[in-house]
Amino acid sequence: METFGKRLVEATAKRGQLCVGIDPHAALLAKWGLSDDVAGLERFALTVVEALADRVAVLKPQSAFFERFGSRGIGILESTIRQSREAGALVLLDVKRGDIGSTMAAYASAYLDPASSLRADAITVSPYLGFGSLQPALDVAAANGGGVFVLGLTSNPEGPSVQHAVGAGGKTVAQTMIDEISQLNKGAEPLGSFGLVIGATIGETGHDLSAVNGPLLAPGLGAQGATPSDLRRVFGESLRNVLPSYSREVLTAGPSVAELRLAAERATDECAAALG
Ligand SMILES: O=c1ccn([C@@H]2O[C@H](COP(=O)(O)O)[C@@H](O)[C@H]2O)c(=O)[nH]1
Repeated sequence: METFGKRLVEATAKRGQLCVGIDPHAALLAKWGLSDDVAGLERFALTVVEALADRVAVLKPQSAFFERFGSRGIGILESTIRQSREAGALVLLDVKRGDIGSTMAAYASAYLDPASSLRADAITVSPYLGFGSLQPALDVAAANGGGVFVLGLTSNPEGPSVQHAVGAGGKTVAQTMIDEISQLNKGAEPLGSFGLVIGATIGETGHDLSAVNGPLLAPGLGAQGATPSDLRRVFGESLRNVLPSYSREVLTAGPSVAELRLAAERATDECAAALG
């Protein structure tokens, strides 16, 4: 079985280093001329899949916007994941789960077990209950060629109040997460399967990403104000492992499939130039 890290390297080599988020905001549904209901959600999500799943390396459905519509929204999330994967995109489900280990095991079954209808290639998780509480997700991912992205330095302005806090060992909370992930990915080739979320908005924080050897998801581009030229400042020598992520900036181009494709191409090209 191929690891997630290897599949990601292959996908980005073929399709370019880009992740597009599927975030069906109420405002975007309105802009696309869709109703703010399950039918609108379905049309929105499946249009993005039709436009991008056969050409973008990673699609990142934001679970919250599907959960908003209850069980029928979850049903559409299932079809979005399935159809994206069938068209060749890797699916990173942005679900930011985190709980005590025994509950984390249930989240891991829901999102990373091949038997689940919500199975994605990778998920985002929150390490706020301690890095060790994430172990069940790391185990299920490793056993099934999946990936896990741990929140490290998030793109929102509130993040530093927790993530820059210094723990007993003199390291920031974020650096502790970075070091844990580095340890897990040690020696993995061509790339480890465990990643970090590091916002493109954060500027120079002095955190050391050099040993991560795993994917660095960079949200915050476009709507949150970061631009591809910020990537070098934030990621320095680790640029090659960065997966730039856009949601609203690309999605605003819809509902035209052709315009969505153009927006994603533009984003891929601009990021490629910045990533060197
Ligand atoms: O630090 C983080 C972690 C996750 N996100 C998510 O990414 C998208 C960003 O959407 P944009 O429209 O490109 O701003 C969204 O789903 C967030 O929940 C993040 O922004 N920052």
